[in-house]
Amino acid sequence: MAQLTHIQLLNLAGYSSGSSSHSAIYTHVETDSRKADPQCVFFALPGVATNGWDYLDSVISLGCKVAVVPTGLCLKRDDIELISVDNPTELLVACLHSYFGHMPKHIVAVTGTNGKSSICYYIAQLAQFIGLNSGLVGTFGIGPLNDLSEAKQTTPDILSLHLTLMAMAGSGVGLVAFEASSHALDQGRVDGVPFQTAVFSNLSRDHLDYHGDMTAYASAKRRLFAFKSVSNSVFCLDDSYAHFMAEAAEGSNCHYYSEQNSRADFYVKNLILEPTGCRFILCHPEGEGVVFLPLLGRFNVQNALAALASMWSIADDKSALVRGLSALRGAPGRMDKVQELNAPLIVVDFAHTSEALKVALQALKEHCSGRLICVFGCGGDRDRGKRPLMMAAALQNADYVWLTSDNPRTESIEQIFLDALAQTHDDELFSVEPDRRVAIANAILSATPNDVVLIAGKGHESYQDIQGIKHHFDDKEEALKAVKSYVN
Ligand SMILES: CC(=O)N[C@H]1[C@@H](OP(=O)(O)OP(=O)(O)OC[C@H]2O[C@@H](n3ccc(=O)[nH]c3=O)[C@H](O)[C@@H]2O)O[C@H](CO)[C@@H](O)[C@@H]1O[C@H](C)C(=O)N[C@@H](C)C(=O)N[C@H](CCC(=O)O)C(=O)O
Repeated sequence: MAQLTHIQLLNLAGYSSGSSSHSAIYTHVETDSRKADPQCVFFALPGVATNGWDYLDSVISLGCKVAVVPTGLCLKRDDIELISVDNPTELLVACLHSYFGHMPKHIVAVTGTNGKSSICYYIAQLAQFIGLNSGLVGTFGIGPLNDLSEAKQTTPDILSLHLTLMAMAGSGVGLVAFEASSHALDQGRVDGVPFQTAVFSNLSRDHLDYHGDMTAYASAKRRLFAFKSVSNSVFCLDDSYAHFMAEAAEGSNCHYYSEQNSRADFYVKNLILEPTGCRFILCHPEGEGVVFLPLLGRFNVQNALAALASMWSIADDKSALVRGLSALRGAPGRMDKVQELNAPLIVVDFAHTSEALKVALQALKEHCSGRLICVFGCGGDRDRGKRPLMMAAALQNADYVWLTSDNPRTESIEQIFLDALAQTHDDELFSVEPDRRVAIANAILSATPNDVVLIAGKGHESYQDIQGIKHHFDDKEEALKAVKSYVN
């Protein structure tokens, strides 16, 4: 079992062993006072709302005997030994790395406003394709790719994160695709993680409540490329912040990807958006070739290029990597295809804002040779102002709309419909059907094989919340039932 002696702790902290005769042995480290016990070293880390050292009394009451605190604070206590260091986070990471486990061989971090989760999901799949056991840390889950646990945050706190990475390494995961949020980068939650590869997708307005302005937001993301461990950096040349990010990547091997810019190392030519995916000529540093990417949406071409570029220097067999693109699966509930021959293309997506609906519909329009039909609803007990905007986005970007229920929660569906329809005109092409099951069936049965049906809002959610009761409901399941009647 992993353990740390008091002397080892003092040595890592830069104190000579002789300064203490303590012979204690610690079995773990802790940053949350509520989990402290006599066998742990408590690390008092700085926070946003509060700081770890505000909880020393509770740590002491739980029997903890030693705490690492930042220097310069007046924290005298008789009942606990305080070890002062300039940077407790650095010492925490040093203890973890030296005595509690090892990290996966490859950690690929992805940052950017959009696309992080999908890019990570594709990286993890490409890794499997070239024989590397892979894992994920991000919104799609945490853990080995075939055994993901639900993620509470995009990027967890520094201790959970290190323990998770070590557990993955211990269970044979060789590559982890890692979503690095701007909050986590700003707060040092990822400090000490030995990322070898860093990827930047794009930057647009988001999280300004936290960062204040775009410069601060961009600078938080840029921190990733300044990590000393990063030896490969990947940037989307189509984004105007790419060069700002690249400035921080001095000394690292930089690769660029682009949907069509031939100055990039990875780009595509002759892109054709087909009913079930994207076909193009892929240009990469070792040549070019035709690729069919079985994913929907032009933006997924960019996401797949990002994943490919990030894996390029890791993979020995580049052609296997390129072949892997044709085997990529989309993330559950995101542009998720419900496939059946001789039926319309049906897509389940979690778009639940007017902007997301617009993006999803515009992406699907390019794959559609017939009519584009949209089924969606607006959630109850949430922002009422977005309801007419969602309806407008659906009407503007689809050829026909089925307005139905989402999660009405405790609100009446009639009220939700009234809000959604407030600015709708009679001559617009839509139907209103409160029963989501019926709306999905009707939309599919009324479609021709050339049409595309988007079922939006719930993604891979498996319930519908009506009056506080969660009833089993799965858009994909319902779509498949309707498709069966369609085909028969
Ligand atoms: C505003 C913000 O980002 N807060 C984050 C921050 O919280 P904080 O600094 O306030 O932490 P705190 O809870 O006061 O604790 C400070 C220190 O005291 C310790 N503590 C705290 C309480 C206690 O009783 N005892 C105790 O010892 C804590 O363990 C910690 O070491 O540090 C915590 C630990 O890392 C984070 O979990 C927490 O994220 C909150 C919950 C959150 O949800 N943040 C959002 C904004 C966020 O991070 N989102 C991004 C995704 C963004 C995207 O959509 O792309 C994410 O990565 O999930």
